Amino acid sequence: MSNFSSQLRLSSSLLKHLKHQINATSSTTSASAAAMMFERRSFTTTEGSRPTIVHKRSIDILHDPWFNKGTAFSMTERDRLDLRGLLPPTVMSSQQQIERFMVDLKRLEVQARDGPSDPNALAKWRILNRLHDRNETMYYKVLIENIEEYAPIVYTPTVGLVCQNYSGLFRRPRGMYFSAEDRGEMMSMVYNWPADQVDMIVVTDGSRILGLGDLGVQGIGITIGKLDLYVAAAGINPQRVLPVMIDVGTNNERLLKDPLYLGLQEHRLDGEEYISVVDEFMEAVFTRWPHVIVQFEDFQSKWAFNLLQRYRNTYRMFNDDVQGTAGVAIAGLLGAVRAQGKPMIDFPKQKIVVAGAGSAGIGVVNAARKTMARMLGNTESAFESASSQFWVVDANGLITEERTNIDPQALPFARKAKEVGHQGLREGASLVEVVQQIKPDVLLGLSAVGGLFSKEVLEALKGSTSTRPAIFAMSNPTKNAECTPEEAFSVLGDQLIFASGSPFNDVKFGDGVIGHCNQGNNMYLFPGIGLGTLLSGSRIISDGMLQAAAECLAAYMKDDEVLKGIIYPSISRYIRLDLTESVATFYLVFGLIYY
Ligand SMILES: NC(=O)C1=CN([C@@H]2O[C@H](COP(=O)(O)OP(=O)(O)OC[C@H]3O[C@@H](n4cnc5c(N)ncnc54)[C@H](O)[C@@H]3O)[C@@H](O)[C@H]2O)C=CC1
Ligand SMILES: CC(=O)C(=O)O
Ligand SMILES: [Mg+2]
Repeated sequence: MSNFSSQLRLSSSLLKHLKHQINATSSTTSASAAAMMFERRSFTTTEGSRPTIVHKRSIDILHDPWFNKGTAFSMTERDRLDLRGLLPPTVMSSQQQIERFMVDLKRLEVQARDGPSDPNALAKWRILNRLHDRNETMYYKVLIENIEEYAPIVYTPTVGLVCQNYSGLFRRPRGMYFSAEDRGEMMSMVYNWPADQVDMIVVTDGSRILGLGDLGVQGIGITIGKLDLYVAAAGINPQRVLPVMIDVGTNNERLLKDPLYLGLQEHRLDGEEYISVVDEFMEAVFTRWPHVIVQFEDFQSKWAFNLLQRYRNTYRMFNDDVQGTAGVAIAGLLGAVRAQGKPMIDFPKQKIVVAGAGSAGIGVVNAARKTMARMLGNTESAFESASSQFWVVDANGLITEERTNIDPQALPFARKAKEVGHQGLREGASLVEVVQQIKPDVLLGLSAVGGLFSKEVLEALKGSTSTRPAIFAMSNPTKNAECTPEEAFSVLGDQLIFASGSPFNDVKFGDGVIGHCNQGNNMYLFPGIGLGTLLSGSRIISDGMLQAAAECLAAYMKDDEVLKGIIYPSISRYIRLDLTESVATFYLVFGLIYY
């Protein structure tokens, strides 16, 4: 790139920035600037025919069925009409658009059958999505009033299916797309978004969507679903939320070959190139909206940890999978202690086997170990003692210090070979061996492997030394759950404590005895974390704040509920603002003390 052209790009960014400043600071100037924009005519061509005169700009064009060409707007048109970033990066011909539409239409019945428990899940999503596009107020009212029925549609599990099929389902764009091809342009593009105020951004790079792997640009669906819950549970103004997709390519070979894929059809950027794209995005959004909160969602583990460390002391951001999941898991783990009739302070005595050492699993072990250490007095020996309560198993079995090429994030949780030798275990021991030998109080899955807690593993857990063993099958969506509640309760009986990441029905034993299926999902924390940060005005989001939010969620459950095995609030209580408000308030107080 020559100096001259990068200077040109820089000055175009600066001009946009200045234009915005002028609009924001002077209403008279703003009115005349708007008038100038209105007078300046642009032309958009409809293939082969005469030019069309468009007075509108930006998102107004996309919402106007007369002018909207969707993904068929060329890059020149996108630049001229302030559309850059408002559409997925791939430019399609109108014929390709029709093909995409027809493939989707024909696939409807097959896709609907993929729905985990509700055969009409995808059809419901389409109807809700159309309402979302037409009338946001009504959409959120419908969602809030029917949250039990529709949270599983706009969120896990159906949102997973939606992301898998997003290129077909895509109709009207929602949110912003920053692609590797927008390098140098992001500071300018960010002003294409129509809202002057944005409180919450949820951003993904699509590299690990739920437990479904790399879905590339189609991952935008999860950011929309998460923000729906911000509006429903935390009352965030829907005009002030922004779903974002950073498209740096995909390593999903199926998508790379799919002619109808909407994202960049090239392998993912990596290393410094990747970081520079995310850096540019962060700089751009915090320049336009200095008080925005950015939630990182479903980034593959290496980038989840790396970007969290890179930004957490500079920007108002957090990683939901690492930090939100950890808080929800701690609340559930404390609930499981209480369900045994013990005080929470007994938590450091729990033996916990964790299957999965990715962003979520390591996030949980890290935070749970800190919680235990704090309860034990926060000394070095307290930390040592807390460390000895966890056994982490990944795709290669039990992680010990003997592991070659150990992932740096997992290293602090690797067990000493000699120590596990005394326990009858070794490097790479299988999950079933670990459960048999350790007889844990808790078996927690964040592996994305459906059915990992096989009959053999569940049988092994019968040897648990706990009066009420607990299973957290937290992987999403439904088919990735490590086991179902039926499988777990049928082997372990009604005293089992059970939680899953996606919703399942309770299990009925007869005689009115119920095996409760709790939903252990970070959705119980992230809206409160966002709201608390917004209200406190905190500059960053600290571990202490997240810890306070987790403890608040744990304390929210009453003793009689916990003794019945109900360790998380039901989804119907979710939207009663008292939950999110109490998480946020606790957090707010903590935030104010902290700063
Ligand atoms: N319930 C909730 O709130 C949340 C659930 N999740 C779910 O957790 C899952 C994992 O997410 P990440 O940690 O980000 O993924 P990841 O891909 O970074 O990590 C997966 C981990 O599982 C391990 N694994 C794979 N096969 C295994 C096996 N056979 N036995 C034991 N471990 C195995 C891998 O080695 C890796 O360490 C996903 O399904 C995601 O949906 C993630 C965040 C929140
Ligand atoms: C719930 C969530 O954040 C996940 O499964 O990735
Ligand atoms: Mg996630």
